Amino acid sequence: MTSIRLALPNKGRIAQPVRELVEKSGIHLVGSGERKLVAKTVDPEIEVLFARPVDIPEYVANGAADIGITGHDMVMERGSDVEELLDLKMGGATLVAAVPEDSAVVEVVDLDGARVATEFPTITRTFFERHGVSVTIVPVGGACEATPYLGIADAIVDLTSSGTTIRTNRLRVIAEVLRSSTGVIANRTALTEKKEKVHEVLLALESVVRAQGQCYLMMNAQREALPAIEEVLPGLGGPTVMDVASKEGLVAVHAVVAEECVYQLINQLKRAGARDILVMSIERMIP
Ligand SMILES: Nc1ncnc2c1ncn2[C@@H]1O[C@H](COP(=O)(O)OP(=O)(O)OP(=O)(O)O)[C@@H](O)[C@H]1O
Ligand SMILES: O=P(O)(O)OC[C@H]1O[C@H](OP(=O)(O)OP(=O)(O)O)[C@H](O)[C@@H]1O
Ligand SMILES: [Mg+2]
Repeated sequence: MTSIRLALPNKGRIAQPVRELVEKSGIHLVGSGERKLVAKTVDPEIEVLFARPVDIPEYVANGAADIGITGHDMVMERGSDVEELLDLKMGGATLVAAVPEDSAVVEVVDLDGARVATEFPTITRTFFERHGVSVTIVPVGGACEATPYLGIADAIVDLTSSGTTIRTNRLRVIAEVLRSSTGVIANRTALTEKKEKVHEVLLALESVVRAQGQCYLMMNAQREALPAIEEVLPGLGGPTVMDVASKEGLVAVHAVVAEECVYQLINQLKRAGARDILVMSIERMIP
């Protein structure tokens, strides 16, 4: 038996979506109470460890966990020696450098000698060093956008996604520092010594990501309508076509399509002769 430990965010904004993704992947948690730090799963070989997103890279690097899910920004900030295996296409945010709207600063070089507040001191230091700009880092644990107003920093380096916080605090972005999203990381030793199990978990998570934005269309049609229907249905090696038992000349057509196209497709399919159309969501896609 190969036991592996999977580290998941215990709080913060990616905790809930990650939890949902793991559940969808079939790795159901069993008996995990709100404040429990370790949980069992339906697979006796997989144990879950709940940790702060910022601590997960280090737990994975030192083997406390074999696999982890956290932000790319967290991995870069900790500088942990882990393998980044899969982008989960969630928790997308950009780390930016910003200054007060009325500041004279236009570009990064203008910040020479400035005080820069951030929750990401390592990434920020590296960024300004790369630009040959000398700054004083003011480390903060949150609410970074308030620091220029408080007079303790001239600029900030912080995450933005919707842009609301930057706008509300009357700040102006002058540079992009790092793009981040949530991903799966693995311990290097586990990748060789527990290779099969790690890949099993990875495949399960990947299957959920692959299914996102896709749905399954089912419909009936007279066989003569098939060419017109096939013309409407895009890609993926064409639709699956089956005879409908006991209904002479009637066929069932199934196809995987992008969710964003469904509205238009249904109208086109109806015009092409399809009826009894069903649209279903896909939980997982395994190649
Ligand atoms: N505005 C955002 N939009 C999308 N993802 C974000 C945003 N802010 C943070 N994240 C991502 O969420 C992950 C965890 O950060 P978050 O700040 O939610 O957790 P935390 O710092 O543990 O929580 P808190 O800030 O409430 O203490 C990071 O990898 C980060 O990139
Ligand atoms: O572009 P927006 O959608 O407005 O998001 C950006 C905000 O989200 C994060 O804050 P978080 O919620 O983690 O609070 P914190 O500042 O206390 O860490 C980040 O630090 C920004 O403050
Ligand atoms: Mg935060």
